[in-house]
Amino acid sequence: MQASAFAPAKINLILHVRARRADGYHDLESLVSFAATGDRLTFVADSDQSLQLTGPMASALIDGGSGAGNLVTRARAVLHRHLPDLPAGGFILDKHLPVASGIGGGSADAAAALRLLADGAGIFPDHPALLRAAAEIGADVPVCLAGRSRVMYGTGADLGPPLTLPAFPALLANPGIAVPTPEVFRGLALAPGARFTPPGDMDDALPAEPEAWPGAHDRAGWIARLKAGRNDLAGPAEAIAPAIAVLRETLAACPGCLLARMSGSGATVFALFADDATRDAAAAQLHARYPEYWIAATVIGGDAG
Ligand SMILES: C[C@](O)(CO)[C@H](O)COP(=O)(O)OP(=O)(O)OC[C@H]1O[C@@H](n2ccc(N)nc2=O)[C@H](O)[C@@H]1O
Ligand SMILES: Nc1ncnc2c1ncn2[C@@H]1O[C@H](COP(=O)(O)OP(=O)(O)OP(=O)(O)O)[C@@H](O)[C@H]1O
Repeated sequence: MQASAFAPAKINLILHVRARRADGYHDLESLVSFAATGDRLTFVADSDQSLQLTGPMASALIDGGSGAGNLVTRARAVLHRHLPDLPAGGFILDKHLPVASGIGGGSADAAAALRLLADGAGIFPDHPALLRAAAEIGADVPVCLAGRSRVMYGTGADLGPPLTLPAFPALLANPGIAVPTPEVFRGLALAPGARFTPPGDMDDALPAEPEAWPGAHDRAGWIARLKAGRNDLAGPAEAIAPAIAVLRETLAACPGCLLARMSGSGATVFALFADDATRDAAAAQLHARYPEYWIAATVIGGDAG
C-alpha cells in the first residue's frame, strides 16, 4: 500500500509580534495561508522505516536529510509516543521547497507525515493526539496539519477557525540567503517579558472570526486588509540580509503586483498579483534579473487553503 500527501508552503500573510515571553520565545499573531507549491511525501506501507529523499531541494538538507533530524522522522517518533499503534513503513520525501526559508517546508513535511500515519492507523486527522504531537514538533506544525488559512496565536499552538480567502495568483521568491530564525527574533531586541510596540502604537489585533475578515470573493477588501498588516520580522531579517528588501521592492514595483511581503522569518518573499498574466510577466522579469534565485509561480489562498 502506498499513500501520498501534498505539503504546501506556509505563507505568513501578516505576522505581528506581540511580546517576548519569559522563556525567550515570542508571542505572535499571524494570518497564515498556503500556496499551491510544496513538497510531496509518500508513505510506503510495510517497507523498512527508512526515509528516501528526491527532488531539487533534497541536497539542501544536512547529511542528505534522511537522518533522525529530519522533521518527517521526528514526526513519526513524536506521534509514536502518543499513539503506539502506528503502521510500519517508510517515507519518500520529494523536496521542492527551499530549506529554512520562512515558508515552513519542514513543518509542512512533518504535518504531512502525521496525516499519512494517522490515515494508515485509521485515525481521523482531528484526533487530539495528532494536535498534541504537532505542537510538540514545531511552532508551525499545528497550522500545517489542516493546511487551511486562519489566524494563529502565541507560538502557533492556538489556532482560529478556518478563513476563506480568494485565490491570488502569486510568486514566491528566495534569494538563497540563510537567515537563521533565532537571529531574526534576537534582532527585535526585546527583553524577556517586554511587549512589542507596533508603529504608531496602533491597535493591530488580528481577529479570529471569519465575520471580521472580508468575504471569500472580496479581493480588494482582502488586499486592503493585508496592506494594513505587517511582517514585524522583516526589519531584523532585512538588516541581516539586505537582498530581501531589494527583492521585496523589486516585486512590489512589478506591474499588477498587489502586495509584496516577506514570509515568516525570511528570506522568502511572496507577491500577490491581479492576474496570471502579470504574475507570469513578473516571474520572467525576476528570473532574467536574478537567474540564481528560487522563483515559483503559484496561487495563494482559495482552494490551496
Ligand atoms: C516565524 C514563524 O515562521 C512564523 O510562522 C515561526 O514562528 C517559526 O517557527 P519555527 O521555524 O518552527 O521556529 P522554531 O524552530 O520553533 O524556533 C526557532 C527559534 O526562533 C525563536 N522563536 C521562534 C518562534 C517564536 N514564536 N519565537 C521565537 O523566539 C526561538 O529562539 C527559537 O529557538
Ligand atoms: N523535511 C525537512 N524539510 C526542511 N527542513 C528540514 C526538514 N527536516 C529538518 N529540517 C531542518 O529544519 C529547519 C527548518 O527548516 P524549514 O524549511 O521548515 O524552515 P522555515 O521555512 O524557515 O520554516 P518556518 O517558516 O517554520 O520558520 C532547517 O534547519 C532544516 O535543516
